[in-house]
Amino acid sequence: MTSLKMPSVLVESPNTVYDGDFIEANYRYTSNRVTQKDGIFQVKPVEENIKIRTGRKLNKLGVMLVGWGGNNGSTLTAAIEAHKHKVTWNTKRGLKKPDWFGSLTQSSTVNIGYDSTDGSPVYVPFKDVLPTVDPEEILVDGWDISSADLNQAVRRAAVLDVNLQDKLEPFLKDFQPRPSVYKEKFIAQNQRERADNVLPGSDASMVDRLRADIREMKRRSDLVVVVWTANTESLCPVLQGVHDTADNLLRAIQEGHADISPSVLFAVAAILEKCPFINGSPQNTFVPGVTELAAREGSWIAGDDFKTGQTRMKSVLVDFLVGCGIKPVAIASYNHLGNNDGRNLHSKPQFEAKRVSKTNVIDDIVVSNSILYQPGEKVDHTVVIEYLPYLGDSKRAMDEYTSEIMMGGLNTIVLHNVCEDSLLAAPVILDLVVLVELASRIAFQTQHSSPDWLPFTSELGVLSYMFKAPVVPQGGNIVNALSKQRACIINLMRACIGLPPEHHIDLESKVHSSLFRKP
Ligand SMILES: NC(=O)c1ccc[n+]([C@@H]2O[C@H](COP(=O)([O-])OP(=O)(O)OC[C@H]3O[C@@H](n4cnc5c(N)ncnc54)[C@H](O)[C@@H]3O)[C@@H](O)[C@H]2O)c1
Ligand SMILES: O=P([O-])([O-])O[C@H]1[C@@H](O)[C@H](O)[C@@H](O)[C@H](O)[C@@H]1O
Repeated sequence: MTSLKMPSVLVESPNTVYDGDFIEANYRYTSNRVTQKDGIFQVKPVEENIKIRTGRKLNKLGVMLVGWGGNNGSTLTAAIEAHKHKVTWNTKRGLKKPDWFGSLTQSSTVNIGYDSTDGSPVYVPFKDVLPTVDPEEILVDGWDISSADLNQAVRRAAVLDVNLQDKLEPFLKDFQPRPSVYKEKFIAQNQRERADNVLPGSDASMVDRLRADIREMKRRSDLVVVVWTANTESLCPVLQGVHDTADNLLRAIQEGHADISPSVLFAVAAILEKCPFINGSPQNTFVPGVTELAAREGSWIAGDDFKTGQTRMKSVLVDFLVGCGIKPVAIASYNHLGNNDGRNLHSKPQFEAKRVSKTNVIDDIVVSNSILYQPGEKVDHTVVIEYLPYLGDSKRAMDEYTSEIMMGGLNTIVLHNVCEDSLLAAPVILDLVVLVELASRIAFQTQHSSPDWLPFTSELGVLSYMFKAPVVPQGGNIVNALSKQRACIINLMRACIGLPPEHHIDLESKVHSSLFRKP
């Protein structure tokens, strides 16, 4: 653990105590219980006084990337090293220095109130609301079925400016991905030529090897987070007696059952080592046996499929339209790109996993408005991804949103987005590991749980913002709208320091009263 830092945001309230190793907040959690009777919604506000405790000492964070040598893995590693070594590089647009644009934790701000002298809103960096890990302090390691070192991987990815690649070479060339699990059945055949760094042996022996790798990393860090950023796998069949319970899954691994995917083996290894496991791809790694194992071992899991570009925009735009009372009826989303991810997704079974996670992202938004949509009504929605090698990592996303507006009118919005896929994904991966580390230091005490402190559930639904298909505990509500997902994280962080949720009412600017008058 690192030493204590003075908080950048210090709340002066009897409900917020900075006590040695912890920030402890007394918090009034409010909600409403609704019953429908005879066409009337009866709403009963409920509240509970809870305590929230946040550890102030940061963990030395180790991140192990599965697919380290891929475009995402190598770009993230390069960005961390560029920050660590304060690398600058020349481009046709002038001298550049490292930044984390696109990262919620590093490049966004949070309103914490109004200035006591002139009443203007005060924003602080997101990362300063609570103590969070500095990306420069993160240790990166990982596995890849390709033996390329990280210098070669960055050059192969061709995402970063070549001058930056040259400057980073001394810092990257000694990063060597560990051999990994390769099963042809799960990723596209077109990946075969890349697989020159694979583990031999049975599933059980490979899990032992992965656990040994993780333990080695644990010796260098306090908390190891394992992130799947390897190729999208095909969806695995969920078989009774194999994937359905934790015990059956562990037995199936011992017996070498053919339908256990590499990502499941990694998830099991991480869970057994009590390390958080993040699934950045769309396949169903979190079969019931994995989620049960995580709950049993008290390990955290989060997923599925990083929400970075076209889908992130969709979870804003559809929420915006439906929130305005406009009815999206047909959405066509095309994508073409030429990176190795696109090459893998060119294969049907892998694309199918991606199609599902990219399509379901509007479901909860549609269901939320019974004026616009009848029960069970769907939006016509198509998702297409094409592989165009020449374009490399430069992703092109084209979307057409057709909506019904007043009195039989139609409103069509067309979007065209061009950007490097991995420069959108790398900051999202950074946010995930920073927030998982923060989540590991937060615990709750309710009147019912006292004196025990309860951690988050093993499915970290609080990280939904970063995923196309958020995994939540069974029976939990899935939220896809980006604004709600962001509000959830920010209001939770505010709660940790004893501040109420951000309500944006700002009565001071709306009511003429001495009570609300600006100071
Ligand atoms: N870039 C984005 O915006 C984005 C968004 C959402 C999800 N994703 C997902 O993230 C993943 C990675 O994307 P990428 O662009 O880095 O892809 P990539 O193909 O460049 O990298 C994947 C890496 O994983 C390696 N790999 C494959 N199977 C492996 C295994 N079993 N063990 C270890 N390594 C293995 C490959 O050799 C490759 O180096 C993909 O599944 C993609 O769908 C990407
Ligand atoms: O976040 P998003 O842009 O919807 O989704 C993108 C990623 O999921 C992906 O791996 C990629 O290769 C795509 O083509 C797609 O566009």
